[in-house]
Amino acid sequence: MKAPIVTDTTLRDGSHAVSHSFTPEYVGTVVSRLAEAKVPVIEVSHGSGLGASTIQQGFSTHSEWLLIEQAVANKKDSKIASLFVPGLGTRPEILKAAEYGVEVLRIAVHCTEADVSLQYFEQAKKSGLDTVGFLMMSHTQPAEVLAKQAKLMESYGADCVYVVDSAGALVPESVRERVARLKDSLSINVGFHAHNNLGLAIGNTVAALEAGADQIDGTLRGLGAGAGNAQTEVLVAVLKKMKIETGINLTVLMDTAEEIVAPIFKYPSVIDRDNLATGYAGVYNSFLLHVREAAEKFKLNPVAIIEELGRRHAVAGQEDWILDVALELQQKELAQKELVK
Ligand SMILES: CC[C@H](O)CC(=O)C(=O)O
Ligand SMILES: [Mn+2]
Repeated sequence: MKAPIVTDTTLRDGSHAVSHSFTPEYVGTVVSRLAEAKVPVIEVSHGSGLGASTIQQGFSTHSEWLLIEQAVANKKDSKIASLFVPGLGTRPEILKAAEYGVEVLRIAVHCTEADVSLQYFEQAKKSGLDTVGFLMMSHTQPAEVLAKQAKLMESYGADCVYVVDSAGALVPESVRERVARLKDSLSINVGFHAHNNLGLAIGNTVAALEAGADQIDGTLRGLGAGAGNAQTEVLVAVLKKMKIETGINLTVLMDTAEEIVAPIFKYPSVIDRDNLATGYAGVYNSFLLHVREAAEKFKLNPVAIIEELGRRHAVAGQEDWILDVALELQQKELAQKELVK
């Protein structure tokens, strides 16, 4: 098996877990350690991508341009990537990212909406960026649908398309099937991005590699939305055990995860009830903090909100549904109490 290209997304997916509060100084430190470890690609931006610091997605405490500036200043031989969600980000952000020294743009859409990404792939290519298509919530569609969507992205200029397990809802067999189908259909790289709701982030990433994935994602200590991601340091250790040499320094990663990333966790890094419910119901991981806030406000069990969002097939960008669902559930509960009286 050949060595995959590893992208560390602690400073992007991890941004969800710290409510988008990374400081420029923190980004500089983490990037310099990841670069010292020779991680090839390091992703930095608001958790929901460039330009996503908004009331709906959560405001960043620091401008992402200051974060990117620090990342680029400390990147050594690594490439800096940023995520971009069409609609949250716009073309000017792509131009600005290229000016600031971002080299890889990862364009994320719901996995049936590749067509909305065309103009952004075109702009990214014009700006000289490497491009990645990110098919979010890939558990919701069968392999053949994903392959068609990926093919569209390839035709728009993607250099790689990822199967993204946004809800941590896939199991190894379903990962293998999806990645293998993309590999058969495309002549560009195929990637896999895991979340750990079912305790399978590492196992699923190994399954993706067995199916031919060329690129994989991780975060230090698993810091990421909801149940978090595949831990970059664990992935590198597992790859070494599998005799796949990535050239990444495991010791530097382990120390950085322990000394610099572990202390900033806001809640314990375990698969708790709400994370498991999210994966089991197939709900987008970055909804979780908003769900918990709504549950507290409306005095509800977060699992009830998560299950209802799952029934309604909510997708990324529909964060405003969380409050609607919470309000409806509260009204139902109150109505039932009235009946019992
Ligand atoms: C739109 C941002 C989102 O967090 C992308 C991602 O990492 C995922 O869907 O898992
Ligand atoms: Mn993610």
